[in-house]
Amino acid sequence: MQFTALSLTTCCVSVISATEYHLGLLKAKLAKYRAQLLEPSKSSAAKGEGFDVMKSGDARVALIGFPSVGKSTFLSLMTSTASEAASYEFTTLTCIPGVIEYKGANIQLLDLPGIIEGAAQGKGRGRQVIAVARTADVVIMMLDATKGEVQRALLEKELESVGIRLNKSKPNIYFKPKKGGGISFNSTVTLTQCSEKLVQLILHEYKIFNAEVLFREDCSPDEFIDVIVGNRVYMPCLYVYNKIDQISMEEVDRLARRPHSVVISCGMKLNLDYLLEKLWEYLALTCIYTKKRGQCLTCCLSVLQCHRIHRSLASQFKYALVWGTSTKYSPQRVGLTHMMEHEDVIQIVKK
Ligand SMILES: Nc1nc2c(ncn2[C@@H]2O[C@H](COP(=O)(O)OP(=O)(O)OP(=O)(O)O)[C@@H](O)[C@H]2O)c(=O)[nH]1
Ligand SMILES: [K+]
Ligand SMILES: [Mg+2]
Repeated sequence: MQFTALSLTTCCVSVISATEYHLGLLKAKLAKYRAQLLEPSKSSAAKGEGFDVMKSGDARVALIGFPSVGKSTFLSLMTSTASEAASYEFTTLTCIPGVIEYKGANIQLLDLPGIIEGAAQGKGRGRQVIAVARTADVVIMMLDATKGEVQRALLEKELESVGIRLNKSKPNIYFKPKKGGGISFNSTVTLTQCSEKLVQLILHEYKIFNAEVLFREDCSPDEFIDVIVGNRVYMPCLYVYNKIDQISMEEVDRLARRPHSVVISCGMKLNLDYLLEKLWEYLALTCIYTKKRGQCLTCCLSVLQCHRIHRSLASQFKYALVWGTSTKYSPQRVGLTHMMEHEDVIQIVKK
């Protein structure tokens, strides 16, 4: 086993060119530099300069987009909250929360000021907006369908630069800094973008000389840097193209086929139901129905499963009986870590 991993890494060394070493190292330096640049913003956020909006409901969705793409129009349509909409830019200057009730869940929807290029560096209210985006369960990136693809790329870049990774999963790399013993490097797959030497160079850049590293996936140097730096947020994102009433059929067709994308018109109330369905899917919300009442007791993100049950019942919890698709038998006795699935029925047995 040990031997296989070693021979793999040896073969990779020859694959990676000098240019790539250079680039990998340069990226490590840049990431470090950027992190330092962003330091002051963290402390100012801690002083309460972000928008102070309480988290409520079962999940939080943040509306991110350039000015005047229709974020406020959307909030006013989907929730009972009215947020001023107008044809001039920067109509919205603060964070306005609304609630979408869907399949028994309360989804908090946040209208935010428009952001522009340079937001991450503090242009406009960019930093505050991005700070809120980090706290969301899903980001809706609202785009003006008439404005082309530039906005999408610019916003992706802004979010990327502050460590928000959209529609990406956490790199499957085991990384553990140690007190001594040097750097032990292994991989379970063939690596085409990283090698032991490059990993070592990057780690040295971060002044890490003792660590255990195991690549379980063919990750890039950037992904490895993300793992070292930590504090990255991996977030589902729906790209919503609004104002499709203003573009050609061909264009609508093209945008609708882009990955993670939904086309809508707030003005003509088009495709909003479909957007809600998609949003629900992206939230991966799980409805748990109580046995007694046969209705939705709580909805929670599958990762934070049973979050609300944890909080209110954790001290009294003995075990739970679950009926549904998440168990082998119905009912099955499960503990707090069991993953519920949509429409499962749960009965909690208290101590
Ligand atoms: N044609 C068309 N216009 C729309 C649509 N949705 C919103 N608008 C218009 O776009 C303009 C901007 O809408 P807002 O909701 O204020 O946009 P916003 O993104 O909240 O803007 P800021 O708060 O300034 O960032 C308004 O004049 C809306 O009436 C749509 O689907 N089609
Ligand atoms: K506006
Ligand atoms: Mg607005």
